[in-house]
Amino acid sequence: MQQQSGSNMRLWVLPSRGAGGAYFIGTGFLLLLNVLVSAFLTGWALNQGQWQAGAEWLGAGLAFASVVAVAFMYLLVSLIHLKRHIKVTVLFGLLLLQQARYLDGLEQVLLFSGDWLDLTEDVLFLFGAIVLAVGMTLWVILTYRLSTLDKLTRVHNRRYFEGALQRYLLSRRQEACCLLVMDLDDFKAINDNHGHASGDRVLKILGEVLRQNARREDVICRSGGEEFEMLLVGVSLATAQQIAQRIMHCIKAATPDDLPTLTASMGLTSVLPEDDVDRLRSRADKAMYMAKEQGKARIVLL
Ligand SMILES: Nc1nc2c(ncn2[C@@H]2O[C@H](COP(=O)(O)OP(=O)(O)OP(=O)(O)O)[C@@H](O)[C@H]2O)c(=O)[nH]1
Repeated sequence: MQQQSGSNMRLWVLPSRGAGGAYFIGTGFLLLLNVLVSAFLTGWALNQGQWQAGAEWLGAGLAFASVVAVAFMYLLVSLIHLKRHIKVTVLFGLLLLQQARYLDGLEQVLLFSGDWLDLTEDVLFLFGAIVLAVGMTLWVILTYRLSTLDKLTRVHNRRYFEGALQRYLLSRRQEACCLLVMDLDDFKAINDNHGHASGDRVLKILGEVLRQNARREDVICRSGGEEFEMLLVGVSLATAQQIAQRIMHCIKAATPDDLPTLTASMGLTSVLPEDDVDRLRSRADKAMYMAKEQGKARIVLL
């Protein structure tokens, strides 16, 4: 969704432009649906009173819709995370097993309409509802993490970062804020001379250095091969420059003994009132490329 101004529009913007936000909202909706299903079916099981018939049909209908919705979400996750969804599959298998209990309930709704439920069944329903709610919550967290983190460095991925930038710009806080873009120097040589595993090790080190230098409100991402970005919230350009210098120092200091000294070229810019995501990032990118052209291992402000 494009940038929109006006606070009334903010509600309609997903937390992230990419699938991370969609999962979060989609699975949150499923969770709600399942809690409703559980509540209805549990109520139906516990209460054999006058309202029973309506509640049965509503509960059964919700149960069926829930199974279809879960299967759909499963398909979506499978398609997007073809290589990474094994953990999700296991969790989902458990969830679908649990869902099968509702289908079983549906069948019983259709076949029976008497006082066939006993206490054991009621307890099982309650237990199932709790397991389902916990399972769904875990699933939300797991899929959200899978879709927003970079697997190698454990910092956020580009998709999440773009969403975070967009949210920040929409909030238009009055405080100062800066964007730092950095690209490791001569990284290809590390891969070529020391092997891809060493290259990966360096990327992990850089991710760790950035995490150590970030505060809670800052957002870090790996936006490309050896390129990282950092949104420094609530800091002036002068302070951001000091932070960038500290990071540069930490990168050098963290160089493993068997590798040449690590350096990075950095571009730093402050967020301007008229910025949108593209304009802000292209300015920071430009500054970073200027740092490369001026001889690498330096910070350029723009
Ligand atoms: N080990 C490893 N290498 C990667 C990964 N992603 C990209 N690369 C490599 O990163 C290298 C980037 O090379 P270049 O774009 O030439 O950058 P560079 O060698 O740092 O040169 P400068 O940016 O000009 O300093 C390429 O060889 C890619 O194959 C990754 O996840 N792991």
